[in-house]
Amino acid sequence: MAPGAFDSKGKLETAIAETVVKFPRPAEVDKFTYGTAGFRTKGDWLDHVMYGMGLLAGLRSRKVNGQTIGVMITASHNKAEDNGVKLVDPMGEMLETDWESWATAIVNGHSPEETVKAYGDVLQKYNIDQDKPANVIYARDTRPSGARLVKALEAGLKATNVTYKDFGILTTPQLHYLVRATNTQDDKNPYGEVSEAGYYKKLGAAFSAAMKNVKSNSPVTVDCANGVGAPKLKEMLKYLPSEKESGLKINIVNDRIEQAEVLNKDCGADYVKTQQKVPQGFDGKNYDRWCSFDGDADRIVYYFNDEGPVFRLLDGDRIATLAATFLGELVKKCDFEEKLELGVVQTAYANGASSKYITDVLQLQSEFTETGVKNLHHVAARYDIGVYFEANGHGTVLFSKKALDTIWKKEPQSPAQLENLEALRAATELINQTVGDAISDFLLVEAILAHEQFTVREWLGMYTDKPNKLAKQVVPQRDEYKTVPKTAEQKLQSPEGLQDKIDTEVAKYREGRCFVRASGTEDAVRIYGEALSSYDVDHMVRAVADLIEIRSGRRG
Ligand SMILES: CC(=O)N[C@H]1[C@@H](OP(=O)(O)O)O[C@H](CO)[C@@H](O)[C@@H]1O
Ligand SMILES: [Mg+2]
Repeated sequence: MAPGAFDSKGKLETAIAETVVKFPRPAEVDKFTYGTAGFRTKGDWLDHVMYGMGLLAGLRSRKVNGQTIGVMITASHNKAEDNGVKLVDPMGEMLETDWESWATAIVNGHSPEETVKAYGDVLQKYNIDQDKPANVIYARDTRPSGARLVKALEAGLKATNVTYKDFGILTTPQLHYLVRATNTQDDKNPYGEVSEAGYYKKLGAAFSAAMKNVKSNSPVTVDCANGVGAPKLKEMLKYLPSEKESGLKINIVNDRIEQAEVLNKDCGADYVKTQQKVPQGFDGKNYDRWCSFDGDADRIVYYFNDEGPVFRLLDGDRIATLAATFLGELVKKCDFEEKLELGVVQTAYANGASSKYITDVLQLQSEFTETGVKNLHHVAARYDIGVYFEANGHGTVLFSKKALDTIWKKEPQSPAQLENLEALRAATELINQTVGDAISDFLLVEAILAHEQFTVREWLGMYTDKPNKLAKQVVPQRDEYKTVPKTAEQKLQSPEGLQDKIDTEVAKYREGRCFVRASGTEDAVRIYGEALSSYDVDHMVRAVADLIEIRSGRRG
């Protein structure tokens, strides 16, 4: 693109070149990469990236005809000193995959000229008219570096004439909600009011409707990971039916957001899931129902102590099967003229017993995708009602337009059918349609448990998990480990010959399943295994880890 050709006034290139220098690249980082979770690293190193994301968010908005794009500043379950950023597309979904490489390009310029060039490349590639309006909204979690990083983001937005609004501190799913609400506010069916309060109102009304004919029978405690989920859940409580009305007592622990260093420390959904342990601050008796959010409140897992005490986790697989059971039953009872197709989407890390339960007991479609919620989201969107969850507790339920039309236009044939229809309608409003949302998922689970009159024991008793193990092995070059497409990452195509060796090993174990893939977020490969007994699983996973180690050793 010729110099001075970015906009009609010819001033844009200078504006970018003059402001980007205020946010220099940190010497510590060779290359930033927009991965599954956007950019994520130490908060101190992110000013330059944040400036670049201001540029890209504006470009993206102009590309989609001025619709509002979201920018979320968070590092989720990671340490307090880390931070990160990701862009949110107009309907509240993750940034389109094709744009991830532009994100990487625009933040990796080594000089102002290179940043200007990257900007120009995007303009040219998508034939974007720089003179058209652009709109961006943003929010951040409770991390101390967030306020400073916002300044860098704003500099990028200002330099390129973007209209923007700061929503302050929010959970990640709240920002996704706001993006969708903003872009649908003039539609026949707006997603919700464009304000934080609008989010609580929508969920509060839906939860009240879902609980209209039922009562919860036991209290629940929520570990908020000392993150943004704590103040936001407290705010949410103000919009929920009283304890007397719903029977539900909600206790909140790990809510110390003013103490930055305790964020996600020995608590939160990621800690509980990966350590298979109760969080710091747990004081539950056996069978008390607890759950944990992660640091930006887009994941949730439940758990309790069984007799022993033995720790029992009710993870994303359990939430997916619970939701699919409940929604499947309601759909059947509502007896719609049009058939609604319900499907459950998981990754290969889902426990095999949950997948078997979905197909054999619930008789629903079960599908597997590659790791990463955006992959699950897209496949779930193909169903009328698509339930998706990663085992780690990130997930939601998507309703297609056909499903919503069918559910809302149905004339109930009996009082009982009306009740079921009301519960289903409430679910469509209660469940965040944009992304996994700990607050929304929490209210959904609580409503379902009340409907089914389930205790944690009964919930756990739906099926028995297969003994399993998730291990991690550091390797010299993880990108050598490539999987065969369309196998949900369960077969390696390289390193050559390794998959055959793994197959030979796994065949020795009864009902063995084991796969190896490169992590997308850590410098390691993951090994996941399941078999009939824990003893077998341990052996099998160790044997497969040995195969990798021998290989790595040879590389030497
Ligand atoms: C086995 C596992 O839990 N993998 C996680 C982890 O991805 P890896 O690519 O496996 O590092 O982080 C992702 C982003 O948070 C999350 O989506 C995914 O579920
Ligand atoms: Mg998160």
